[in-house]
Amino acid sequence: MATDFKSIPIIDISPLVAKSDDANMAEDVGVCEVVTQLDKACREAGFFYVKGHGIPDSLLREVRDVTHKFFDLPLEEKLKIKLSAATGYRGYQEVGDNVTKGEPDVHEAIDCYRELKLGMYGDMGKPLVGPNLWPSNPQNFKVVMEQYIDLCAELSRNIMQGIALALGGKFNELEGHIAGDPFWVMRLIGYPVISKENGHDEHGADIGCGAHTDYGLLTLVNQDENITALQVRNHSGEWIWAPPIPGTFVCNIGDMLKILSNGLYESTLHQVINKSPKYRVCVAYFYEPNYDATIEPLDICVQRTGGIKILGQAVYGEHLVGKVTTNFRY
Ligand SMILES: N=C(N)NCCCC[C@H](N)C(=O)O
Ligand SMILES: O=C(O)CCC(=O)C(=O)O
Ligand SMILES: [Fe+2]
Repeated sequence: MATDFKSIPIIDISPLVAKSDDANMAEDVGVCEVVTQLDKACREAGFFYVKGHGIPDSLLREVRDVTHKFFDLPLEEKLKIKLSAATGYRGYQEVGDNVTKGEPDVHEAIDCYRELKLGMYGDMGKPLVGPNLWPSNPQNFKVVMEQYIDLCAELSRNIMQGIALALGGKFNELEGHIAGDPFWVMRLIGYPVISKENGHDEHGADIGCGAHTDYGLLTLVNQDENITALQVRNHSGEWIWAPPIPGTFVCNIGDMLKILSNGLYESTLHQVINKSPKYRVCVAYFYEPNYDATIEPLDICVQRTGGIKILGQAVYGEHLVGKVTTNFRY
């Protein structure tokens, strides 16, 4: 349950990274401190920054740099990898194509998903079948992103080990049939400067991405420096800024972790408003359950919430498809 937090905590996870996959990690004093901080942050805000994560800042920058270079290209070039239902919802979407709560968002993006071949997961898999559409310009785009995706997967799995301990489980409680074969989503997002020229003024839409919760387990947000645009809603409905802190990720928990925790952890509402005079880029990596996982409250969490299942179950792939197929103007 979210509280009236006024800022988002910063957690140095280096002790957890040092003990990644170690079955005895729960006995390490440093890991225990990280777990306590993760638990507090997930209960109070559903959001936290991580530092000491081991992914070099130079790579975080390079990922944002190539993303800027792509969005700087002429529209006709970007439309060569246009997203549609026929591309499995993979590829490029123009400003205004993505819709949140009925309002077009003032962002453009490339959406990528883990590979999904025809026949995998039956009908539930079909909408997302297709290869990712990588731009040929900038030329190193795919190589940089694939390296980044691998590192984000490893880091996310490690943070989930800390969260599993925080929920009172074993370090690998959330692997296996929950996320032993994790699906992932990555969105490369560009937020133009709000101006009369792009059709938006003080009377029009100015929301880069409308209020939403994320769909899966854990999100890693790599945002541009020097622009504060992400806002997180606290319990009393105030919007709390999440300014960029160089070298960190902003992490937040998604709908599936809310269910697993039986509501102990919240998937917190957030939105993006780029009021700065600069174009803003954000690269969001979403670590999600197995595509076909049936997600329900963990027994260890039900015990801690009075023995009653507060939240019902969901099949992750169905939840994702329900969102993706209604997120676009077309
Ligand atoms: N995969 C994730 N979480 N994407 C977040 C996009 C949020 C905006 C979307 N139109 C929506 O309404 O959900
Ligand atoms: O741009 C950001 O900082 C966050 C984007 C976001 O919330 C999302 O894509 O789900
Ligand atoms: Fe989000």
